[in-house]
Amino acid sequence: MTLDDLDARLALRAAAAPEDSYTAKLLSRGIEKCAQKLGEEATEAVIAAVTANKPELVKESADVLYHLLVVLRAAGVPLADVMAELDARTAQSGLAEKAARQYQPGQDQG
Ligand SMILES: N=c1c2ncn([C@@H]3O[C@H](COP(=O)(O)OP(=O)(O)OP(=O)(O)O)[C@@H](O)[C@H]3O)c2ncn1[C@@H]1O[C@H](COP(=O)(O)O)[C@@H](O)[C@H]1O
Repeated sequence: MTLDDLDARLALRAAAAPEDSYTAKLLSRGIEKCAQKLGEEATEAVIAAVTANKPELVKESADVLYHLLVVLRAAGVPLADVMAELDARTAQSGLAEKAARQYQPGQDQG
């Protein structure tokens, strides 16, 4: 299973009736609800990580990825755009990118 596979599955399920699909139900409740669920699952993943609960971290990470795809769909942002952004970042290390960002005038540092 890749993220593309899951995203394609969600595209199909989004068209189902909300009574038949959790994805369709979530999308029908709007982006705020989708984003709230993503936040909840992210927090649960953080808790699993800091408590060194590996089995739980696997499950919560799956929830985070699923709910992130739902949020992207609710926002009308293609997964391909996110992958292209990640792709562009491979040109330099994260540390080099951060350093370049810090020295741009007028931008927040951090
Ligand atoms: N990967 C997932 C996936 N991960 C998590 N979840 C659901 O996310 C929900 C999160 O749990 P919660 O207890 O917070 O849900 P809840 O109690 O209903 O939350 P509220 O909406 O009431 O706040 C659960 O109902 C999980 O089933 C998922 N639901 C679907 N998928 C994938 O999406 C596909 C399509 O699913 P449907 O849209 O349901 O057909 C499935 O075949 C899976 O591949």
